[in-house]
Amino acid sequence: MNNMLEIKGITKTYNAGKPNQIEVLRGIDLTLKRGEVVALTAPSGAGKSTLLHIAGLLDVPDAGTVTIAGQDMTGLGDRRRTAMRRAGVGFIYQFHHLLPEFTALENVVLPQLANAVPQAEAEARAMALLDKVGISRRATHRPAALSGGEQQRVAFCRALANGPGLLLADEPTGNLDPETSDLVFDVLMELVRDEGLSALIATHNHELAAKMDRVVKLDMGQVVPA
Ligand SMILES: Nc1ncnc2c1ncn2[C@@H]1O[C@H](COP(=O)(O)OP(=O)(O)OP(=O)(O)O)[C@@H](O)[C@H]1O
Repeated sequence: MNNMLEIKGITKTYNAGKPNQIEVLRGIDLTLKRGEVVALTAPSGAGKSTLLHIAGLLDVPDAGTVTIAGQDMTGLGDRRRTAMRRAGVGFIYQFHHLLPEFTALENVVLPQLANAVPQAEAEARAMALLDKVGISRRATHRPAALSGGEQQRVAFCRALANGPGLLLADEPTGNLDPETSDLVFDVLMELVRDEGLSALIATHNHELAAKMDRVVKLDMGQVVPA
């Protein structure tokens, strides 16, 4: 089992059967090998976020299969799908979505507690991750006291808190100024390589895409030559 993610024949239509229906994904096949880091590029509206949400078990396709670490995720009930996602998939959004009332450390601890990791162990893992991205000294600060780049680094740690094998990221540095974006992106790549993750990272930035192993291009709901 050499593949971390296998997507086969994925289709998705919003508002199916209605006059304003939108056929977003039209038969997507995509495979990520273990340890492979792949850039996903697409024009706006091509279905990139929809595909990432389906791959990350946040949404279900109309047809096709998603296999993660050799396990077929097709047809799982909501509860089981959530459990599989919590344990096996890390997701990073363009906007950090950190919980504002909790500190940086707590934001990285909480998903582990939801995954039944003991508190002390969760805190140790959270501190180690914050240290790796260079912000352990801000561990007790709330998100509002952190810069955009720092907030996003905390979000990276949160995504990796439960040690997933697969990381999915939807324009993870798209909200930052170009200089900060480059710096924070390098931190992310280091983290991904360090943790030995497979990652599918959506970006509009061709320089960032070039830092990854391979580029997959999506257009009009299909994979097209990059
Ligand atoms: N819940 C929904 N209901 C109806 N249409 C939707 C829904 N979610 C997305 N769409 C539509 O599906 C298409 C693809 O959306 P998606 O967010 O996957 O694109 P994207 O490639 O990520 O775009 P962007 O780069 O602009 O974020 C768009 O036309 C969008 O308007």
